[in-house]
Amino acid sequence: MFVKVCGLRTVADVDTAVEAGADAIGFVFAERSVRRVDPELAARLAARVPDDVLTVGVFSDVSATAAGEIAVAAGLRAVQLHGDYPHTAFADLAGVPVQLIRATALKPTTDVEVGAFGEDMLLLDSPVAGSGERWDLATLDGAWPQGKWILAGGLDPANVGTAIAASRPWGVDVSSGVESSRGVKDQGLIRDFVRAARSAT
Ligand SMILES: O=C(O)c1ccccc1N[C@@H]1O[C@H](COP(=O)(O)O)[C@@H](O)[C@H]1O
Repeated sequence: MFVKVCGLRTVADVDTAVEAGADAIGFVFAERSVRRVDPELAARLAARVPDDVLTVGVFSDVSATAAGEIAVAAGLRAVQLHGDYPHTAFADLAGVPVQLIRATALKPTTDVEVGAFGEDMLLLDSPVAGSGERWDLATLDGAWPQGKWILAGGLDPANVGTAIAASRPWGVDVSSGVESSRGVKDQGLIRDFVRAARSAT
C-alpha cells in the first residue's frame, strides 16, 4: 500500500512522515489553501527527504507547465494536478522529469482509467480538495480503477482501514485527517495513519 501524507509545512512534520514510513509527502502550492507553501520552503523541506520517498507538488490554479517548472526548481519528483486539467495539460509535461498524478473528484464524466491522460497515478478525491470531506465509495459501484489509483478525501487513522477494505486502492492519501486544527499537522496522527494504512493491507 502506497501511503502519501500531504500538506506538510514544517521540518518536524516532514521528518515525522518520513520516519513513520510514508511513501510520498506532498507540498501544496494552491493559492487558496491554508497549507500553502512557497517554492523556497518546499525546496528546503524536500532536501531533507530521502530518495525513496516521493516528493509531490500539489497544484490547482496554475498551468501544468508552470507547475512543472516550480516542481523541478524546488527539487520535487512529482506533480499532482487537481481539477479539470485537460489531456493537453499532461501532454505539456511530457519530457519534464517528474511523475504525474491526475487528481479529480468523481463525476459521471470522470475517466477512471489510470493513464488516460498520460498520468502515472490517478487520485480520486472529494469535490472540495483538502476539505477533509469524504465521498461516497458507492459512486463507483464496485468498478474500481485498475493499477495505480490513490484514494483520498476525508481519510483519517480511524477510517482508513475500512476504506481500504471497501475499495482496494493501490494507495491512500491524507491531509486534514492528520491535523489537530485546520492546516496544523499532528505528528501522532501522522504516525497513526501510516500504521493503520499499513496494517490494513
Ligand atoms: O489541502 C489543500 O488545501 C488542497 C488545496 C488544493 C488542492 C488540493 C489540496 N489538498 C489535497 O486534497 C487531498 C485530500 O485531502 P483531505 O485528506 O481530504 O484533507 C490531498 O491530496 C491533499 O493534498
